[in-house]
Amino acid sequence: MAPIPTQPIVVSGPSGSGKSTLLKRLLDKYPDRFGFSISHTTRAPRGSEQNGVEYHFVPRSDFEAKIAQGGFFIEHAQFGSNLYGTSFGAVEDVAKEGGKTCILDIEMEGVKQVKKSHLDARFLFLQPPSLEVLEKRLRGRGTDSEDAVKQRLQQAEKELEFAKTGGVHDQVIVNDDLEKAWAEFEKFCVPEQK
Ligand SMILES: Nc1ncnc2c1ncn2[C@@H]1O[C@H](COP(=O)(O)OP(=O)(O)OP(=O)(O)O)[C@@H](O)[C@H]1O
Repeated sequence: MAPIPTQPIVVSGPSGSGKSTLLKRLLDKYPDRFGFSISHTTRAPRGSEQNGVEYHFVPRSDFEAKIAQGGFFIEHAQFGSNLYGTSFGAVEDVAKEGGKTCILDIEMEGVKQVKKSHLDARFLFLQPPSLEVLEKRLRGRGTDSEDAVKQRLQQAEKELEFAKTGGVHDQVIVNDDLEKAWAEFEKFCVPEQK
């Protein structure tokens, strides 16, 4: 049997486009084949979180030194008052230790940074059928405040515009009918799947 390709897969798309829904299905069906990298963060561990399990917890000075050094992070961003980043090493660990394909579930700015890096990844964009449908789904999910929904919709417009740039994504999947989107998603992630 041919070896499983372990080229990382970058999944992006506006909030509410269905990334979590499809990724959960993928991980449930192929638990030994895909994995997520462990990110670095400057935020403090919560509850039972352990260093090297949920995150690599590092002091801000270390994080900033790694950015300055260059070649350590594939992408990094600030959320609230904390820094978060994906390192090359963390992605390699998924392939090395688990023999798995690493999935990066990241937002637009992260995608731009990965594109500039030397990571040889495949890029998949999940697109909602329309902004109106996206709004309904975000409200239907019931996890976001009115302000958060508005912010997400504004950000979605930017993401959709960026996704139109030629050559950014290897595939764009419109998540209209979930079963149809899943079939396309599975085919992209598991190319030998008939
Ligand atoms: N094809 C679909 N048809 C109808 N509803 C859908 C479809 N795909 C996803 N949904 C629903 O839309 C909502 C948003 O999906 P989901 O939470 O997976 O988005 P997301 O891209 O992971 O968002 P975030 O980036 O905020 O985590 C969920 O309530 C989900 O059940």
